[in-house]
Amino acid sequence: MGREFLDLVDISEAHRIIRNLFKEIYHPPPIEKVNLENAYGRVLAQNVKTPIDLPPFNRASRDGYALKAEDTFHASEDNPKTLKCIEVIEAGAIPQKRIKRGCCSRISTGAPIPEGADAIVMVEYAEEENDNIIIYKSAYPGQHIAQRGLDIPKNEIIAWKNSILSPEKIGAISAAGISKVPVIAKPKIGILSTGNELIEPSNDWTPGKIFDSNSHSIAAAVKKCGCEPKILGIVKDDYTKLHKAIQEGILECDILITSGGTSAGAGDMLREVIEDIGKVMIHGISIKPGKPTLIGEVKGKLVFGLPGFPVSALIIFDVLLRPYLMELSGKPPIEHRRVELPLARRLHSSKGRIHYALVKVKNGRAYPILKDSGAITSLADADGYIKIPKNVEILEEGSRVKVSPLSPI
Ligand SMILES: Nc1nc2c(c(=O)[nH]1)N[C@H]1C(S)=C(S)[C@@H](COP(=O)(O)OP(=O)(O)OC[C@H]3O[C@@H](n4cnc5c(N)ncnc54)[C@H](O)[C@@H]3O)O[C@H]1N2
Ligand code: MOO
Repeated sequence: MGREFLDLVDISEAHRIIRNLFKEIYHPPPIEKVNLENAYGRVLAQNVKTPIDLPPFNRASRDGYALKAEDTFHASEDNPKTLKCIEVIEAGAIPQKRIKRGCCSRISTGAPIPEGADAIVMVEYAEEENDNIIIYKSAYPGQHIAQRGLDIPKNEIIAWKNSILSPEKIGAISAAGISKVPVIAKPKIGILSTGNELIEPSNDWTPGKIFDSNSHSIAAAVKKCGCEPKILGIVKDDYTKLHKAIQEGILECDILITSGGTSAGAGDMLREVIEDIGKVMIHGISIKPGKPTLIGEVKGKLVFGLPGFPVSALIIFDVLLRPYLMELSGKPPIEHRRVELPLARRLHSSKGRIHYALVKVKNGRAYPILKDSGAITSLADADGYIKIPKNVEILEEGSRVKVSPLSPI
């Protein structure tokens, strides 16, 4: 006789157990340092302060002439002022000469302002005549000079803990001379597919076999959560092989996700293996799909046994794993993106279980997708799913439903 799921827990209890397990096992999240070229999209684990003033010195923000503003007062096309050019200062150079009354230095954008100068007149408003510079426009003190620390002074925070490293933040951090940043380490998620019928996707189909789609769909979903997937391959429905694969997988990963073998079939032995090497916390949840989902602990790490049906596996991932994986990797939650729409067709549900039904959104209405959990194309077609409470058997056409986007980007 196959095993029956005697201890179905409801979804809120499952969430409570999972939330507590994540808190116990994976808190606080480990931190690692990454080079700036690998920092994009990562979550900052600590505030980053600038060790220097930005800009680090008073610098020219225009190509022109560094001078004393008072030497240009009342200058105009009709009343030009003539100054003596004493130096040419390129970006990256150190000015050698001090600006005195009646003098100026030619300066490039980004070059340090020489001592004694308090303004820049742009080249457009001046003319060179041998060593003399004719100035046609009056300048005010501070004109076209970016003062040291004006952008941000030394020791101020330039990027905040828990923020996602965007191109702009990476720009500010590198401007401060910082080459490595502390980020939340990406949780490593092992992925195992179980089943004698499974083969790797390729051009060679063998009768009776199925291409393993769960490994790849789950790996992509894991990436979207900011975690690092590690596909561990296909394991046969064989106690010894599954035992070995789980033992090895759990060693090199923070969390292990399996698919298949959760149900009551002859080859379904996930529960037996987990019971022997760890502890089964949940086996059976009153939801559809995903009733035979198994959650266990092995060597202080979590094992999620998703049902084999591709639709069930991904929906359960989205409902039960995604929120916690995102929290673990520091990604901001995305629950609020649900949209309320009218249902385009009447929909029957299964009484006694919360039902997650796939829908396609067209012309502002939610169309139920009426394929079974084995039909992977129903997922590829779906825009999201709706959650039907366990005491509801029929949802009439036109009822307002909340569509959760499936694994949104
Ligand atoms: N007698 C019963 N049979 C079943 C029950 C039940 O309560 N009593 N529950 C059904 C439900 S609901 C589900 S969900 C499935 C879950 O079963 P398993 O987790 O044991 O999954 P498998 O039997 O191994 O596979 C189910 C189905 O999915 C295909 N599959 C599996 N892995 C992959 C993969 N990596 N890529 C693509 N497709 C995969 C597999 O070939 C099967 O067709 O059990 C029901 N049965
Ligand atoms: O629980 Mo199964 O996942 O209904 O298809």
